[in-house]
Amino acid sequence: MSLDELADKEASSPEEIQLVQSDAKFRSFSPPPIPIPASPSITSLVDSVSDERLDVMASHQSENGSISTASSTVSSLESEKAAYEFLAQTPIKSTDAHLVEFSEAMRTVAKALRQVAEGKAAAQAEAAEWKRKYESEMAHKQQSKIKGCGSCISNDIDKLASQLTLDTAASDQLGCCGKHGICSHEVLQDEVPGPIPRPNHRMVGRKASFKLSWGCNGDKNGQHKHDFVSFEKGDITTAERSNKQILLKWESQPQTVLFITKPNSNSVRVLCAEMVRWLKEHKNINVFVEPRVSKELLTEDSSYNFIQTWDNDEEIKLLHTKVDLIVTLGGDGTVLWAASLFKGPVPPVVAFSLGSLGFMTPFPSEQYRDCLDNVLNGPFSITLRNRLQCHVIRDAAKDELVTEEPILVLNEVTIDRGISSYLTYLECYCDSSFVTCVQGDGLIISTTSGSTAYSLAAGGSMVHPQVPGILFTPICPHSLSFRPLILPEYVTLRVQVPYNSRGSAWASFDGKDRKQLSPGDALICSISPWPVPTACLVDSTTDFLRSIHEGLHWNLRKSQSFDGPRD
Ligand SMILES: NC(=O)c1ccc[n+]([C@@H]2O[C@H](COP(=O)([O-])OP(=O)(O)OC[C@H]3O[C@@H](n4cnc5c(N)ncnc54)[C@H](O)[C@@H]3O)[C@@H](O)[C@H]2O)c1
Ligand SMILES: Nc1ncnc2c1ncn2[C@@H]1O[C@H](COP(=O)(O)OP(=O)(O)OP(=O)(O)O)[C@@H](O)[C@H]1O
Repeated sequence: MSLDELADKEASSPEEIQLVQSDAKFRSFSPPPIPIPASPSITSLVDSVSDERLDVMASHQSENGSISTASSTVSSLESEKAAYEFLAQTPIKSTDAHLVEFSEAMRTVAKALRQVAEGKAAAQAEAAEWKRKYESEMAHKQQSKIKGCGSCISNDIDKLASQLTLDTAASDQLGCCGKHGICSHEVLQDEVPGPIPRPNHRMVGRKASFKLSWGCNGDKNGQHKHDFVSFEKGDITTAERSNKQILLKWESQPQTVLFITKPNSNSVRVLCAEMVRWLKEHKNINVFVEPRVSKELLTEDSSYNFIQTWDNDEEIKLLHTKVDLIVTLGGDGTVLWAASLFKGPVPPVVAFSLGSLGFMTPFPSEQYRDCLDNVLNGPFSITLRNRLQCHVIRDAAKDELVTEEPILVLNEVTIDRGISSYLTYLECYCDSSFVTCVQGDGLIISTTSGSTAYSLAAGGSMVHPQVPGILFTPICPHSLSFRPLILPEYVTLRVQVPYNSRGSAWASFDGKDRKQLSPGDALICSISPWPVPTACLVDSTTDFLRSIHEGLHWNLRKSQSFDGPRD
């Protein structure tokens, strides 16, 4: 039994009662109002009192030992009474004060040790759970591959591309082998987050299906490699590194578009009204807008009564089952906002640039008709932008089954010192391995899409959004040797505020929703299975390079003239 438990425990046996009482008496030295007994000698009283205390201390130090070990050493009630009577008149007080202090210190140490042990056990359990989820997902994928799909039946490569336009009903039964791309009907069958296990099938039927394929530039024959590692005569080889640009090709006409727009901007409001009308009148597209925009449009002109919106969070959860495409009008912040509405699958995003920088907004708003025409007709390139799912695990609630809802971020989660003027002190683990302690202003755990945002400002590398990794970037570390890391995408990171931290830390998610992390709290991050597919203007790489050139003026330098010394 630990010291703490011992102190808190309600005494149940006479020995325990005596032990707890005598311990309590050591804490407060007010002698009980009892008559002086026909006294033993002073020396024997001192011996008796000291022995008793040492025995009690010894029994306290036995963390796991049973409380009964103390019973044999506790002296009789009479001698205790005598001892207290004696204590009231002797200078032993200072020794007692030390013993009390020592006992308190032991209590604190025992508590800290127990909390560390519990924290470690919780972390291991967490890591094991993530590993289990990952393995079961892999096993599921493997099974789907073995099953095969309707697309594998024929070997006629010429017909392959057209066969990839799946007969939805047939392939629903067979599942997809994954060899010929990812078929959208699989995505459409995925579960809606929340209590309802499956989406309403009638609702799903309204969605346009599409397929994703790994094709060479312009090559539409559908021949592509999906596996990265294979065996050749017993040796390990990696698949040919052809262009892995992902193409999205509609298999039925998209019918519903959701608009997400930057608030308080006149130019955005005007453009939104124009685009919504054009989509309805020229493309016969159903349009969803945010409740705020719906009010604005209807106030402006009642003929916008065809637009749809939502009333509550439950309806937002079902949006992905109704929407084929998201159009954003604003800057990168609007793309982040749009992504944050979807806690599960996200429909493809077409981001029009109406901000200042626009790393994730490649489409020029002046040419919206051509751009939307191209996207609605397809095929078009997309960038699959990974998101991080973050769980806050509260120390106080770690034994409870219900934890806080996970938060998905497209850029990064930042753990910083908030308003505190102390250094943050963060313990970081990667799966079950200790990474480091961050002492500084904080830490950024970023996706590759977020590598050009806050992480870049803190000295992290710029990483192509299609690179599978997680960035680990310190903010102003007070150390000469801390360099940013890039970790593989499959790891789970845990950032813990230790019990001996001087203050709390603060987590923010894509620059929003600050949450306090008190000592003992932890944040767990891993790559979410729900990326954000963003439409490319050209392709992933061209768009990325254009944004770092135009947005950041990356490596801009006047060229040296030819006119000068040469080898
Ligand atoms: N010191 C910094 O650089 C710093 C500080 C705080 C937040 N941020 C970033 O701001 C983001 C929130 O953006 P917001 O628009 O809501 O806030 P905001 O309006 O304050 O804009 C922040 C700036 O970051 C840019 N940005 C956002 N995402 C980007 C990305 N993936 N690549 C390149 N630039 C990007 C935006 O274009 C904007 O110019 C956070 O996720 C964080 O990355 C950066
Ligand atoms: N639909 C929305 N609802 C509420 N807030 C939004 C919405 N869209 C964007 N925002 C918020 O508005 C802010 C500004 O948006 P955004 O970054 O798109 O525009 P900007 O600041 O003009 O562009 P840039 O960041 O390129 O300079 C962001 O903080 C974002 O979170």
